[in-house]
Amino acid sequence: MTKGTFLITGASDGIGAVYADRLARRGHDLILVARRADKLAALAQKLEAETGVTIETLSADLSTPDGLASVEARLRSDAAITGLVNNAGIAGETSLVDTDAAYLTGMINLNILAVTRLTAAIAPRLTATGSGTIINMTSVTALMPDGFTAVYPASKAFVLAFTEALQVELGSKGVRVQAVLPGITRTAIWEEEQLAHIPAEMVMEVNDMVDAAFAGLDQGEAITIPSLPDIADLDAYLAARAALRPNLSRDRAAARYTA
Ligand SMILES: NC(=O)C1=CN([C@@H]2O[C@H](COP(=O)(O)OP(=O)(O)OC[C@H]3O[C@@H](n4cnc5c(N)ncnc54)[C@H](OP(=O)(O)O)[C@@H]3O)[C@@H](O)[C@H]2O)C=CC1
Ligand SMILES: CC(=O)[C@H](N)C(=O)O
Repeated sequence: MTKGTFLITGASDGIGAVYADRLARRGHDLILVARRADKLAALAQKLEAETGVTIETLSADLSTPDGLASVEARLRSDAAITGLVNNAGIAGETSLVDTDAAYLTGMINLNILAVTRLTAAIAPRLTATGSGTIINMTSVTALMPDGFTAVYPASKAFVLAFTEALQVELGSKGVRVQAVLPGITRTAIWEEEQLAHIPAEMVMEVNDMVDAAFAGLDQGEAITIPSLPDIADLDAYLAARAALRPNLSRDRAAARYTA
């Protein structure tokens, strides 16, 4: 019996390529999406030979309307696709005042719009069958928006909030949605020179990161932070946030604003 097909965005390199490897070894057929057709084809050929699964490649620039529409159409119509890894993303902005507006637009299109629209494209089919898996690649910067640049962490905070909301909406209909929050991971998103200036104990190897994310998925986690030693720390953070909830919407302003 088929294990279902996963579509992976950003599969030509880095984290997405390792997802392709691990999902193929788990017996899933794959559709690999990225811009560089040659890299996708080489990976597909290698993994097909090593694992025997069927792998298709789709070259698309997900930051453009046409590229996004082509992948959306496939997700809507192909009943064999039961899993989506929303992994493609870019970083690399400088300070807001120095970054080109077109670069920021491209980042928002890829990191936010594509994740939203691809998820919206597959969700109706998955909820109709009451099954399926969506894995959204966010980042630890979603939890520390003051620790990096302005737009990239905000884009990843969007993906985290989006995922948590979907866990309620789609989870109740039988669809798994996992948020993965990597810390600094050795991939081409970083210049070698940048990584050389970061303490080695802060940089995870990409295979280790993805294997931990799969362990989190297998353990049923909704939010996986591969480097976090004690899950109680995440639970405490989520509990502190939940404790605000009863007072976040009331019929009167707080006393400190009405003196
Ligand atoms: N590495 C890290 O430290 C961390 C990474 N992340 C996140 O992990 C995800 C993967 O990053 P990582 O593997 O490190 O980065 P890489 O740069 O190694 O890989 C990025 C992938 O996205 C694809 N991609 C980039 N732009 C587009 C586009 N416009 N359309 C389609 N595909 C595109 C690239 O392929 P191609 O160029 O062929 O299009 C490539 O396959 C990102 O969302 C990133 O934000 C999160 C936290 C930490
Ligand atoms: C990939 C990045 O640039 C970022 N530091 C992150 O950890 O997400």
